[in-house]
Amino acid sequence: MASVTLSSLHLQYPSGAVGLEDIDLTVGHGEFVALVGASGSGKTTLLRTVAGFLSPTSGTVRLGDRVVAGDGVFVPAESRHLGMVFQQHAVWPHMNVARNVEYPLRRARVGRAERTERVERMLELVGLGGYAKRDPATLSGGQRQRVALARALVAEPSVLLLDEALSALDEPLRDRLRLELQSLTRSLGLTVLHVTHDRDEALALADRVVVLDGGRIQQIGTPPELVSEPASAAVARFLSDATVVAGTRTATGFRADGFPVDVPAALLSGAATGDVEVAILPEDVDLVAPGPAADGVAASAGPGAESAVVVSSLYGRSGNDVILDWGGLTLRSRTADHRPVVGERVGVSIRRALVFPSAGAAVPSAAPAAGARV
Ligand SMILES: Nc1ncnc2c1ncn2[C@@H]1O[C@H](COP(=O)(O)OP(=O)(O)OP(=O)(O)O)[C@@H](O)[C@H]1O
Repeated sequence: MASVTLSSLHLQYPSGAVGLEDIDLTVGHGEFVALVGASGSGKTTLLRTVAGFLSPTSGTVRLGDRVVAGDGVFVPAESRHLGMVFQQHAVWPHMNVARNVEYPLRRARVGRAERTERVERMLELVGLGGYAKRDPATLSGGQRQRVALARALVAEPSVLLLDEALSALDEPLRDRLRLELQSLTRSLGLTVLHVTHDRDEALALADRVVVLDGGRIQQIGTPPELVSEPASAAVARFLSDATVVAGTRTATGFRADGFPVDVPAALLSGAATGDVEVAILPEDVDLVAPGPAADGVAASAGPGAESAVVVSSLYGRSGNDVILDWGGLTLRSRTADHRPVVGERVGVSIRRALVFPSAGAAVPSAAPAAGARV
């Protein structure tokens, strides 16, 4: 079984910097898991620990049933039988395409006839049939990444590690390679760990997404779970550009600290009370005609503050991306119907706000109420 299991994994760099803390994660056989998080959150450290380039300070890494790191064991990278693709510099410029792809087979002392046959098959698979003799310098960026992918897969690894493997490519090539990567890894039954800084790519490709912050796992879930039931305000902000605002929740609703923002109780989702923070997803912010708020609609309080000013307004296929100054609070809205212009005054109507204990308090054990799904 080509599963990857990380148990109580810690990694501290010699400088004292914490790379990973208390990581428990199982990537199932044939599962595609994406790792996302802000810069410095530990994505690369986690991938390199699985690869065998870094040794954990404590905890274990298992591939299938085999411990490859921890418990006094350390299996070096070349003996872990993993495929790896990095962002760039992955293809050796002094070797032609076939020599690049066959390199792992040469190392494994596979005979010439079998090497040739497997390299040809692999090049066909990644859409580079007929490119065997080409100099990598004559290939496009996307073709070079396919060579790197073919080389990662030629030795038939059961686990594929991708570190920003598509990030250096331009759209729409990147989009096409995403689709190809998904069908290829599915058809080969590969277990994949994919590090990306691109949230949309992670949500589009992965069976499950892991959100890291400060070396810790903040949340693991399917893409719809993460989008509709973020475990914290920070996850909602990172994945969905939610506006996060701190304040107090009482029986009647939420009142923000320092901003003239009230949200009635009926529109709040989540159990936390007292000092809380709310996350307002852009999809839950509607723009309406400016004026006093209607009943049951959240609005900023105070004279003259019912409306917000449009700070930026960008067209987007799945809705316009509008940033508002709402009584001093920067609020994001995604709205399909009306695209306001910068400087315009608009009314704000919030359909839902997710409530979490304030940052620093314990992470909620339960997801927001079932009715909170977007
Ligand atoms: N070689 C190193 N020596 C000391 N600290 C390191 C080293 N590599 C990474 N770190 C630290 O470990 C933490 C995690 O870094 P890591 O590179 O894993 O993050 P990342 O999520 O991959 O970031 P990015 O998206 O910028 O690549 C950071 O605080 C980083 O500064």
